[in-house]
Amino acid sequence: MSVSSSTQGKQVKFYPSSSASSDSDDRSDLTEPLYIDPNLYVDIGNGDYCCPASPTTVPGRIVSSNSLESPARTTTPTRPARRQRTTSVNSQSTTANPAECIIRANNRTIYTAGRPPWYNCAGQQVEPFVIGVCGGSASGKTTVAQKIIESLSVPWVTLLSMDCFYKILTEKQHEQALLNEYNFDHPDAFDIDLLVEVLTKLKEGRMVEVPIYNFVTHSRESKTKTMYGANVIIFEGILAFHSTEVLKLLDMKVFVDTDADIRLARRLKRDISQRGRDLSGVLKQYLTMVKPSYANYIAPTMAHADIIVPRGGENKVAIHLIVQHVHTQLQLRGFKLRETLVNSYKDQPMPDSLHLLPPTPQIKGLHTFIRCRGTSRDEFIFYSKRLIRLVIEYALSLFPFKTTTVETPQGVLYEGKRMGSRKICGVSILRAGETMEQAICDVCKDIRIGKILIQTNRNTGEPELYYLRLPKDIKDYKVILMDATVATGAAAMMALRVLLDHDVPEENIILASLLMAEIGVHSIAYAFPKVRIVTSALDPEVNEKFYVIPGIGNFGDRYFGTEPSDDYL
Ligand SMILES: Nc1ncnc2c1ncn2[C@@H]1O[C@H](COP(=O)(O)OP(=O)(O)O)[C@@H](O)[C@H]1O
Ligand SMILES: Nc1ccn([C@@H]2O[C@H](COP(=O)(O)O)[C@@H](O)[C@H]2O)c(=O)n1
Repeated sequence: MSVSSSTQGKQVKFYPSSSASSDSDDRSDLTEPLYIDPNLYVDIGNGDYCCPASPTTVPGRIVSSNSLESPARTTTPTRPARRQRTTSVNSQSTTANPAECIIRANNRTIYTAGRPPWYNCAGQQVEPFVIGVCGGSASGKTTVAQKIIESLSVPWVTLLSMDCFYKILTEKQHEQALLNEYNFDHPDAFDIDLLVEVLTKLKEGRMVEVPIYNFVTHSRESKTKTMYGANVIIFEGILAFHSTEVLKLLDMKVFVDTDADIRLARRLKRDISQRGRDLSGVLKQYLTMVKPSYANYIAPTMAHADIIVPRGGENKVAIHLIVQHVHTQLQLRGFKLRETLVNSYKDQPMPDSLHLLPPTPQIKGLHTFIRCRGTSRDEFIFYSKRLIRLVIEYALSLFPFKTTTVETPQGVLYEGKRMGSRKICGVSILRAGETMEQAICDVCKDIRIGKILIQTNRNTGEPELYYLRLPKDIKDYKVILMDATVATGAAAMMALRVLLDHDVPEENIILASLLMAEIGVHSIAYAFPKVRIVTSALDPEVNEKFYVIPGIGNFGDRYFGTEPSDDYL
């Protein structure tokens, strides 16, 4: 089998790990956005939403009906499109694959789930768990890998095949291959250096370009496939355990042990139907190279295996054991973020990085309006806007100012202050953070605006990254990250992690929010101590649904006039 279980053939240049996937755009000064359409969810029949087996490329432009299209300097409170729970995808040209959780429509691909956290409670990158699956040709390695993915229910799994690393053949070797005389089962047939480089990068959570291999032409396609770091990476191949360098990168080694006659029967069927071969050619290659290489290079590596899976994909007990082990390992690595955050840092003093607006009667008065359940929507918007403006002004005052002298109309010198940097960028966490964009645009001339859409996964309770659009040179900017409210801090942490992955220095970021729960402040301050946190009020609690208590209610619903929903933070 070839590369990962998703769209083939999109070239995307390297971007930091959180740029989960991208699309081209005509605005060269913006990073290519990640499009994982939150409005398209596929019901896989049991009421659960399925998740992508592999985080990969989005080849076409997806325009969702909410205001995600491009950073804007102005924002009016529009009613965003609500996430649709579709039970079927009705276009004939549209197919939904539950295993991959990807919808392919005409020439575009839509992911139906977002990217879950790739860091722990301390905000640090967590290494993915890497499973190596080795075994003879057609032993069922890919099938086992796919069964593991299905049973894992981990939303972010990358499947990498060793086939992608077959070397480019010389003309002479190519002629041999056409005569079934080139040995594709010898270790020298693989570009191990490239494999190690790719696997290492994936383990670091980075994006990579992986060659796409064509078994019919015995060559690499001109296009490559973009792959991303994940919570789990499965690497499968006939010689997966041959190189000691590769072995070091594997956290768990699985050997698929299937009878030679079954392997040959499957290979005959597959190579004739899918790889453009004929009966005599498959037999010739098998007897002269595949079989001896299995004995010489593949079978001996069984000794490295932690688990040997007889019979391959049909061995449910073995797959269950593997899945259980992976779950335990993921738990240990701290991927259960929100749950951990909510139970941490109780009764600790507030961090120095917190800047609370003085609780003047004016601020208290505004809070009284917006917290009151009986406040009408237009009043809610009006008083929220006033409060937002104060929060933004306060946040801006924390950036460095330099002394400057101007001459007044009276011809007298006045010693004043001017902001040290003109490069300021507002980044809103959609959708509630979008309500703060107008205020920052009103007070900051020429400000750039970026957007990050993060939503909570209903099943895991974890935040997931769906959409990303940031100025390309955001690392050179002072950034005000905006969200209306912060509860556990999980979404804000994800957004901060995204900014750090785009090389924005921690000390150049201010997180601005109308209301924060104490627990959220602690979580963020612990993970990112240099990020300054600005809010107009601190509330003591977060309830079991992760709502701030006493709180404001769902800020987005109240501001945009939408129905309450668990989908949005
Ligand atoms: N348990 C099985 N029963 C029947 N056919 C199988 C089974 N497992 C795999 N196959 C088939 O055998 C072929 C090779 O399987 P695959 O999982 O791709 O093996 P590998 O990755 O080891 O080459 C495929 O056509 C697949 O559909
Ligand atoms: N051009 C090629 C490249 C490889 N092969 C054979 O593929 C086998 C590995 O793929 P599996 O999916 O079976 O693991 C390997 O045994 C090579 O002989 C080929 O035939 N042509």
